[in-house]
Amino acid sequence: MKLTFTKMHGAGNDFIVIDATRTPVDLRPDQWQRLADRRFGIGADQILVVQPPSTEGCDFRYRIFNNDGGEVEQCGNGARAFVKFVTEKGLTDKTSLRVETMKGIIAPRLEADGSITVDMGAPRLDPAEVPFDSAGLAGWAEGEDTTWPLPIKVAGASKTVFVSVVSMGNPHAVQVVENVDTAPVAETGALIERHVRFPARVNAGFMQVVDRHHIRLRVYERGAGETLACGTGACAAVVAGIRRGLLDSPVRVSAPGGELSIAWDGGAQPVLLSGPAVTVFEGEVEI
Ligand SMILES: N[C@@H](CCC[C@H](N)C(=O)O)C(=O)O
Repeated sequence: MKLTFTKMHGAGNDFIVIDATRTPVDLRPDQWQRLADRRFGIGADQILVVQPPSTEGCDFRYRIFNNDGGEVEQCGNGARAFVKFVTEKGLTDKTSLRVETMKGIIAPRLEADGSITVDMGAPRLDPAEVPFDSAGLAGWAEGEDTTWPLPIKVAGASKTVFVSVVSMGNPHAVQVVENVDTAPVAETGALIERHVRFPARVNAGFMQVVDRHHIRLRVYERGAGETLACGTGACAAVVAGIRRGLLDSPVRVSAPGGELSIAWDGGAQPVLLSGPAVTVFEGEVEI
């Protein structure tokens, strides 16, 4: 079977985008993985599938598959690529959309200057909702910031990292580091991703606070490894930083692949994510 696709990116977080609004596209995990493979396939951090909605009041449904072939709940950079895709392909002429994802509805908006802002919904901070298994650790209370100890073993030596846990629909563990350039992202990211306290695995964020409105961020993504930017990771880092009293909204997030901007007024307010979305090329692949 031949599949038509568009290759896109948002701050270097790269995607294969597939239009399944007319013909359903439902592949096996090993087929998604092969498409996303950088040597045997097209190559991408995530694959985004655009479908008709199944909920009244929504314009589209949006499915997300990681580079390892697993389906996931949310993708912030992908949401902006999604809007650019449906607009460029003439699938809608609306500038404000409601899009169904595996974990709730997001509301992206195409601004007059061509930039895209996505209402990613409110962050969830209850460990059980992330999910994070906090059994045996100090209690959690709404409104209190908690950083959780995670014991890990690096090169035979035990150490403990302290993380804030945040769900943006998908799970994040964010730690503050002095310098993202020297942070052990590859070594400890992989260990945090599969730490026993995260039953659904986790995206591991490493945040350096530059000033109260600016952070530098690297993210070791669940199912994809370190990416050049992670939209939901940026949302989670800013939420964690504001709750820890280190940041004030809005916050500029410098990722290795580009700049994102995050605004959050706290509590049950939605997190707003803006940043670039770029179409790279189109193609056809045999699957
Ligand atoms: N790159 C994404 C996040 C994609 C999903 C993530 N790897 C997960 O498994 O939750 C973003 O921009 O948010």
